[in-house]
Amino acid sequence: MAVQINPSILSADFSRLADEAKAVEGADWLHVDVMDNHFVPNLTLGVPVVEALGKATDTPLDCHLMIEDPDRWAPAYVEAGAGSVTFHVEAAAAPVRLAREIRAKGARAAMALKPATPIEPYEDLLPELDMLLVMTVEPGFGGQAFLDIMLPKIRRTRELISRHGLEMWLQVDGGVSASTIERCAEAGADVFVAGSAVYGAEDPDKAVRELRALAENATGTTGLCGHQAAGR
Ligand SMILES: O=C(CO)[C@H](O)[C@H](O)COP(=O)(O)O
Ligand SMILES: [Fe+2]
Repeated sequence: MAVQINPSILSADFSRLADEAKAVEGADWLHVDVMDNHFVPNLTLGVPVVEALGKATDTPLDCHLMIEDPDRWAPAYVEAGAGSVTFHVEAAAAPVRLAREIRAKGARAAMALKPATPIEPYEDLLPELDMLLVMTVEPGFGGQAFLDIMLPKIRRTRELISRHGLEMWLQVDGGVSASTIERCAEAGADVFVAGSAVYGAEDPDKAVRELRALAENATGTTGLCGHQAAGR
């Protein structure tokens, strides 16, 4: 399992997005939080900004859609250039059809679970996905405290992935920092979203390197670096 670090631009300076994207050269993906003020009580950005960001950086975009009706809107994010598109299972009407559509359009398909959503009912969907996202805060805002009661869910999800013999990635998002990333890695996560821990640091790229080293030490892995690990 190669460790991947995905800085969340939710904590970046939105007036300088292109520069902020370039400030984390060692990142595997840029995590882009799309919020619609309906699925979550916050409003961020949409398709035109994703398209512009994709042109401003070589780092692939990992779009986390916290929106109602992802069945209707997710394909547009693939067309806008996202390399990975994550929809919330709580909002999707037809998650299998949607995952297949995202893959058919050429992106990685991922499904997210809010903290109170269990993984077990969705076990049979795992082969349809490239990544599962276990939220470690209630979605909607950056800078929240990590919910360590999610660690057993991360562990159970990794066990299910292994039982099915799948290669899929397991992402954690929310409150991931130098003091929580090792526990996430030990529990089986391999893709780590970090917003405030990266963009709140004096040197964001150094913060990425430090988070990567902590996760790798926790699992005894030394993965590919930067964008080499990303891609389909
Ligand atoms: O999806 C999210 C919030 O809903 C963000 O990706 C997440 O909160 C990242 O920020 P931080 O690392 O500061 O918690
Ligand atoms: Fe996110």
